Amino acid sequence: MSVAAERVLDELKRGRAVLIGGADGLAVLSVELATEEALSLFDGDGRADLLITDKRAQSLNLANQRPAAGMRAVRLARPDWIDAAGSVAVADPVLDLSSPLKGPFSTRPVGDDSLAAAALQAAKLAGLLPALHVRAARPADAELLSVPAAEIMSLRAPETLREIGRAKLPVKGAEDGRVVAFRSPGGPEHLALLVGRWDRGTPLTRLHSACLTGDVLGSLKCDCGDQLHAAVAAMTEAGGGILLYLQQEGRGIGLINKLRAYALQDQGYDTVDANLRLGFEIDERDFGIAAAMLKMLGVSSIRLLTNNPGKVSGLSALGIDVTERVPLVAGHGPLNEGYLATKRDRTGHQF
Ligand SMILES: Nc1nc2c(ncn2[C@@H]2O[C@H](COP(=O)(O)OP(=O)(O)OP(=O)(O)O)[C@@H](O)[C@H]2O)c(=O)[nH]1
Ligand SMILES: [Zn+2]
Repeated sequence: MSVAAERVLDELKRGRAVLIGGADGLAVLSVELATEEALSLFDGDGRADLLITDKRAQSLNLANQRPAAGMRAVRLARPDWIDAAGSVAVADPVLDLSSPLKGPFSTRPVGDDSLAAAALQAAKLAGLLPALHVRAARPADAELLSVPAAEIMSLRAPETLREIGRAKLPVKGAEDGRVVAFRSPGGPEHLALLVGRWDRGTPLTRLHSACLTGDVLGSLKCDCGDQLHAAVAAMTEAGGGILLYLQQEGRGIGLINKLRAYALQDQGYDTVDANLRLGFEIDERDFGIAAAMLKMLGVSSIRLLTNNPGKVSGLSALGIDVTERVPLVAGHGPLNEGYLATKRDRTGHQF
């Protein structure tokens, strides 16, 4: 467990500068949270750059300045006419229509790729846009909170997951439900809902990624809420099952960034392009957490309720034997037709 890493994420979320990699590392400041004052304090001599992901660089038409193969970070010189607010417009695609004139930009060598990757990962783990003001650490930065890059990369790793407790949890559709709570130090809570006699053979299993808008508010933009209830019903009907409720909101980009993706969808982008324009991968989820939870429950072989072949291959690669993919079709309606068609056509979902 890394207390330093958790503190660094917290500091980033408060709009303060942090060090990745100590005195020889990178000083970084979240672009979306930096005030003009914080930026001029961070970058008195105007030499800090912008660090963004390869995905965001592509949507800024920096295709001629692609990072070297395998590199995910792109470093841009910040021209002096771009202030803190202008930097937000570089980072946040929701502003692409209202402030379209960006660039020309020139890229700079990223330097130590592991530092840059850890810095962007820290922004993602903090639920922020993956865009940072960045410069080399200076002696005066000694007062900033610092963390080794490796500690950011191993934060929330599946091995850090612990079972915290169990309780009965009768739910609609499964009055015999029991819940098992898991947590990584400082990280989000993941739950397993156990339905009926799930411990025989290969239990019917569902990996459900949190969707506050769909699960709680009843959003009609997606199929999540109905899939959640249909999964519990299917488990009861099968005599038992395991539902993992994973805190991986927005396919792992976090709630606020998912709402930014929704704003982009209001502008006409589909769910895939919205993620990419924001600078994220199409799917940022790590099914390692789910595999670890199943192993801790003593389960190594499952029948998986999903339409997403990526979940089947992801779990199989992590040592869970998926003996069958069981389709889960629920919640299709006129308002999510386009969303589901995108899943079918662009992410290989099988409906
Ligand atoms: N980034 C992003 N996430 C979304 C969007 N719509 C829904 N989500 C998230 O997508 C996730 C849905 O995950 P799952 O229910 O596991 O669905 P799936 O991966 O499509 O696969 P299935 O098992 O077939 O349902 C949830 O975390 C939602 O919050 C969107 O437009 N953008
Ligand atoms: Zn949803």
